[in-house]
Amino acid sequence: MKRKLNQDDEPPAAVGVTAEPEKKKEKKEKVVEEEKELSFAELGLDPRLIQAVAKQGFENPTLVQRRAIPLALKGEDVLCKAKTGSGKTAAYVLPVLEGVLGRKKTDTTPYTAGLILVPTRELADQVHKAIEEFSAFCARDVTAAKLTENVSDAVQRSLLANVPDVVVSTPARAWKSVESGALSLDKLKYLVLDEADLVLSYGYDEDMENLSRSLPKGVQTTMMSATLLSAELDTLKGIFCRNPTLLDLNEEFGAEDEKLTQYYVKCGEDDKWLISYLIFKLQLIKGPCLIFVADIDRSYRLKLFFEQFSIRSCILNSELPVNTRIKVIEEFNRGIYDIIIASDERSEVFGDEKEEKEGGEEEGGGEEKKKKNRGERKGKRDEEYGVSRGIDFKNVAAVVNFDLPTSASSYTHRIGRTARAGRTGIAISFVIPKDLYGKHKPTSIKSCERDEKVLAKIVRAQAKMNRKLDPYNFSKEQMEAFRYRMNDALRAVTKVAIREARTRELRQELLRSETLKRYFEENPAELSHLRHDGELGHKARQQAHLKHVPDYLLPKEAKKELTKGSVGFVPFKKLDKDKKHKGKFGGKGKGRSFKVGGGRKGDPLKTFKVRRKK
Ligand SMILES: Nc1ncnc2c1ncn2[C@@H]1O[C@H](COP(=O)(O)OP(=O)(O)OP(=O)(O)O)[C@@H](O)[C@H]1O
Repeated sequence: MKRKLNQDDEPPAAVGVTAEPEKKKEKKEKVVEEEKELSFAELGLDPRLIQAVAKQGFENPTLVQRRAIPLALKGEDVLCKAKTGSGKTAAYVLPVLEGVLGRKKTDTTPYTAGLILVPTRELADQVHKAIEEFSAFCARDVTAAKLTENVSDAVQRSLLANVPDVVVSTPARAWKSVESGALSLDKLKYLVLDEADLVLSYGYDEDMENLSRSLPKGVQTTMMSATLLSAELDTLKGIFCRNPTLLDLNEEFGAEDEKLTQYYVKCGEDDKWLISYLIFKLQLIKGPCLIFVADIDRSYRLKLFFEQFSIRSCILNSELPVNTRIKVIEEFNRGIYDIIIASDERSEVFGDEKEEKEGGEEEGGGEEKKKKNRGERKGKRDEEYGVSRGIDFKNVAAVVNFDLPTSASSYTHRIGRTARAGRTGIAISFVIPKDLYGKHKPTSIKSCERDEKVLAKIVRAQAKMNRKLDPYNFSKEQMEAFRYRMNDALRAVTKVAIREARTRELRQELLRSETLKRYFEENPAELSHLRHDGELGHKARQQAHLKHVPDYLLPKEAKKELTKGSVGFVPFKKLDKDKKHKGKFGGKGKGRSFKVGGGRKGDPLKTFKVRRKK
């Protein structure tokens, strides 16, 4: 039986308190079932918004939408923790649009009623697009602007001179516009903080304080994130909310709802290069993949390393101009690239201080680390870059943590780029055991020194969300046959080659830059110098023999399958719990065994029933 939620109803979570646990459980399950049937229309939204939602193919609201939208429509402040990819954007955008539309029925004076703050420029772009989509059938009544483009102050001013109903921005840019008088928050009604924990972290605190002082009284505040620590919740409550309703939905996702399979691979520093080469060259994972590395140099290094084997990938990092970054994301979502190598610098900058405090295990030096990090953030890099938070990468088959992040919350956000909106996905993370750290200098990286400790935190944090990580072991024996190829490739990717690749990429961006187009028209000699430099640049030595995997390296059964041409994807798939195998890799692996490719036993690298990339 369906029931329309009306404005005075308690949200369904509060229903179902009885004396007997069994009855309580039954009733709760019934309510949950009823709730799942709720439609967007029953949430009490404007028909034009419902039309837009239908156009996007949303049949029913997700859990977070069912819970948060009625509260927001009642005018309550909401502090919401819900897992990645669960539909939080619509949960906060729709009530803001509903508010604007409702007001416009009686009052048409132009003013900015909604401010949505996000931590990165990529996310601002995405949220702005979502607003455009949700207001497709009321575009005359709702206008929105984003303040994160690389445009001059004059252009930004003229954008704001039209008094958009909703503004999407990072805190820094919003404050800059308020300070310059271009943006007025005098009549603001709705404030949203997406990725609230990050928006309020120390990189943005000054801007947030300034903004909070510019807000009129009675602004309704919504804050969302997949990760909010209790200390952060207190800060959030204190700064912006009057008396917020806390929705902690992470625990409501049952293990049976889980569509994400998580593995970790404990291995040596050079082995992760070898395993990654095998995973991508032998297509052990099929479909779009996102690989996270710790820093910019590493992203180029891995890209050049893959190029040695003809594995194509593209790069995302904070040095690239925002327009390029957005284009890369769009093209990936359109299926043009299969692999993105993203450097998650923010994760390394913010580290795990807060989590350490939360767990009472801070190792000291926090302030110093902060200062150092702040210093590091200066320079050419865009501090408002980030792809692990909030970006709705479409259909990502797997997230690979080539370098483990330094905090459990970074991990949650990174792996949240796959298994979104009810889809399935895999996360694979490389973990360097303490005794193997620093043993292979050329591939060693500082951020991995504490991998095992971080893994323990990750396991605890995931358990709180009814999720688990399983160990995964690769066959050492079969990997060894490929090691010399890996070493050849690593040797070719020299520091000079990495530096050149980095400058070449920036040079390309300059050549493509719309802003510099005019300058180049007036100075053609400069343009030809830039092009010439690009051609002369030192490239990583190309080694033809690495491009293909020779048959003799593959076990017999793999050759048979390859010639049949019928085998493609070798999925990572768990076997029954009782069929454990002794992991060969590292000598003492206790990983599970895996059913591979339609019932074959053993892990993918053991069976090798795979198709080579042409
Ligand atoms: N009701 C719905 N039905 C079907 N798909 C939906 C629904 N709501 C949202 N989606 C889709 O789910 C995907 C994830 O949504 P969204 O980006 O809002 O997640 P999120 O919770 O904000 O994730 P993150 O924590 O990573 O920011 C999007 O592709 C969106 O279009």
